[in-house]
Amino acid sequence: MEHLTISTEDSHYPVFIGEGIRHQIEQLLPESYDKIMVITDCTVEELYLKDLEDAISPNRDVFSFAVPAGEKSKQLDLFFECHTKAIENGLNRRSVILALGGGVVGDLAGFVASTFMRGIDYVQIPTTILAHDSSVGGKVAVNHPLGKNMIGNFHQPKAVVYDTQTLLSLPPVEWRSGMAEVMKHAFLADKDMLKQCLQLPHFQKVTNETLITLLKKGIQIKAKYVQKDEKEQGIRRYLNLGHTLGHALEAEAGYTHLSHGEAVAIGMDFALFLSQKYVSNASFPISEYRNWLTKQNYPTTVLENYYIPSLIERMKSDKKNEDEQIRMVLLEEIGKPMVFPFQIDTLQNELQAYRNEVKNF
Ligand SMILES: NC(=O)c1ccc[n+]([C@@H]2O[C@H](COP(=O)([O-])OP(=O)(O)OC[C@H]3O[C@@H](n4cnc5c(N)ncnc54)[C@H](O)[C@@H]3O)[C@@H](O)[C@H]2O)c1
Ligand SMILES: O=C(O)C(=O)C[C@@H](O)[C@H](O)[C@H](O)COP(=O)(O)O
Ligand SMILES: [Zn+2]
Repeated sequence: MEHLTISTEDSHYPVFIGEGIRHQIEQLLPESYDKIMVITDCTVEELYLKDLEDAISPNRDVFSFAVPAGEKSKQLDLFFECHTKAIENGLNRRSVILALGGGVVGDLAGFVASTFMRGIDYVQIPTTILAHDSSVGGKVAVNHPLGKNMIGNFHQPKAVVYDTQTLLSLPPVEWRSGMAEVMKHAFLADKDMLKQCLQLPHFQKVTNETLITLLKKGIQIKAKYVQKDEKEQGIRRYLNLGHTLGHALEAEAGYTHLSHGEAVAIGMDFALFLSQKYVSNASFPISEYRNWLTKQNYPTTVLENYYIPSLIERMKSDKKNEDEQIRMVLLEEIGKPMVFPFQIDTLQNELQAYRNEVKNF
């Protein structure tokens, strides 16, 4: 088992990474909590809840609540239902919430933990590739019909227990979603990692060993930003590469049809398109990235299904914005991101131009 540490101003917590470590959850819990609430989703419940329950000492008081699988569960009604279950089952300030699942469960359960009795402990037990990103850093939230992650908090977990064995049951669409955030971390920080990502065979043929190496690198890159800027006053914004358009696409899709990572992958391509036009001396392998998107079956032409003014309307409520301008994360070169402000009309024209360009992908 490997062990990284995340240190922010107010918290230090371990990220344990290893095969089969869900079976060691009892030893990995940071404190002896009196009651445990497991929040999971129905798919992960079937696959891994029993393993977790079996691994927890029979002396402990454990109960679970499973939400439907998918992005739609990041909503206030289910957030409220989690609170109801917590109160009914006597959860208290000496209790802990275990978030067993992907980023949806992690964001929802983390938000519940951050608000229940004004904040209790939680532990992330991520089960998706994407959740190498979401389980670290303490951003917790639910969506509003008008925008992604609009209702949320910063609340760091007490520990992250990443059992890489659980990734073996992920379907191809979840590989695409998760690998987009891996690619984002590579663009933000590491030329060699980017090269390695671009050269990967079809995801179905990637070995678990290669995957785990990339996930560890991704977590370390994310940790650097979080540790320096926990509350996103500055450089943490770079972790939003691809998300300004990505979140608008997800919301326009009604939080169905398009996964978070797929939307971010398209959003990153748009960010690279803009970087080529607006950042002097911009240099990065955009055509290789586009070949990679096509080879790995990302929905590269998805923009055709959307009305550009509606996407722009969504992008106007992005959290990074200031002064009536839409602030996009662009790239000068690998490892050199920046925030670049756009007038709304300019960005609308550029999104139209990008849509025309990708028709000829
Ligand atoms: N908080 C953050 O910093 C942060 C970072 C990135 C993304 N996110 C959020 O994360 C969410 C996306 O997370 P996600 O992609 O993990 O989605 P998810 O949690 O919906 O999981 C994707 C699907 O995979 C299933 N699943 C999960 N683990 C499985 C396993 N081991 N085997 C088989 N199926 C499994 C789930 O049931 C679900 O249907 C988005 O809401 C996004 O906004 C948050
Ligand atoms: O941790 C961060 O900071 C990120 O931006 C990571 C993103 O991958 C993630 O999707 C995050 O939830 C986006 O946050 P938001 O503040 O743009 O809603
Ligand atoms: Zn993301």
